[in-house]
Amino acid sequence: MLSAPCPRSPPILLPGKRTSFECSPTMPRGCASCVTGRAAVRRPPRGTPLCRPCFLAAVEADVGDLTEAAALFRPGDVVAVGMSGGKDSTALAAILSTLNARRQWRLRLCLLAIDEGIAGYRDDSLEAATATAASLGLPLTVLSYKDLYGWSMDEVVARVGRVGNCTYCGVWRRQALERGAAFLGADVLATGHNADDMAETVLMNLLRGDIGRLRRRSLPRVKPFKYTYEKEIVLYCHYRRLTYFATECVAPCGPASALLCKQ
Ligand SMILES: Nc1ncnc2c1ncn2[C@@H]1O[C@H](COP(=O)(O)OP(=O)(O)OP(=O)(O)O)[C@@H](O)[C@H]1O
Repeated sequence: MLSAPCPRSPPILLPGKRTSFECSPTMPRGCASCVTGRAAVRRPPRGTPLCRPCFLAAVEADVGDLTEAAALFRPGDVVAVGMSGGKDSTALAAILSTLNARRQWRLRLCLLAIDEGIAGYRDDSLEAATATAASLGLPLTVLSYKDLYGWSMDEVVARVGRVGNCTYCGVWRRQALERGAAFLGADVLATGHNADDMAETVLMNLLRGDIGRLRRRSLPRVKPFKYTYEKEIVLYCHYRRLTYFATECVAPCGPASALLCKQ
């Protein structure tokens, strides 16, 4: 079942605004896939014109093909999907749920949300995560920093100030996701990192000279969106009318260390 956009989330796509992937309404073109539909999107990398249903199907097919080619999952795997309530993890949960049924992957999908304890940010995004879990019929488990570490991020910021707080948050979130996935008996942890996130991470690790960082994982982690552009994910959520939370973190400490929480 599809859900309406979250009324509390400012939409990334404002009414009347188009992303650079969308076709201008003044230049109507036929869909290159079904031919009968009117193109809504110029899909990268070649700018293929696609109508909305064909765009949704193309994104799903690409993620499905990548997942199968890279053997990201085995039949029967318990897959914990890191669910922040943002566009990437919301789209990931929806696409994995769709593909699991369509391609008979026989996965047991469960959603795992980490509540960092950032008032006005994570509490609202958890509402969107709860709505997505209900609409997809998937179980959602929420673990908080307060329960795991005895501190919420708001308390950390009150004690140490904003400078450096993203470093605590990023390290704790990675560990909390692993602990939560182990608690759920998961075989794999799937996150919604997209192609833009991957490029940022590789650059950061190169600049820090920390090439081994990506390999240090105890639980297998997969990123089915690693070749999917952020803008495509935004459009996917928009056209499928998924509920997601679009506000940036309210407690950032600067661009360089804010990137630490993205990995
Ligand atoms: N609090 C959280 N609980 C569970 N998973 C999380 C959480 N924060 C991030 N993740 C996972 O890590 C991925 C990348 O997180 P990042 O902070 O880069 O957010 P993002 O790129 O805006 O993704 P999203 O749109 O899903 O929030 C998310 O897609 C999600 O799978």
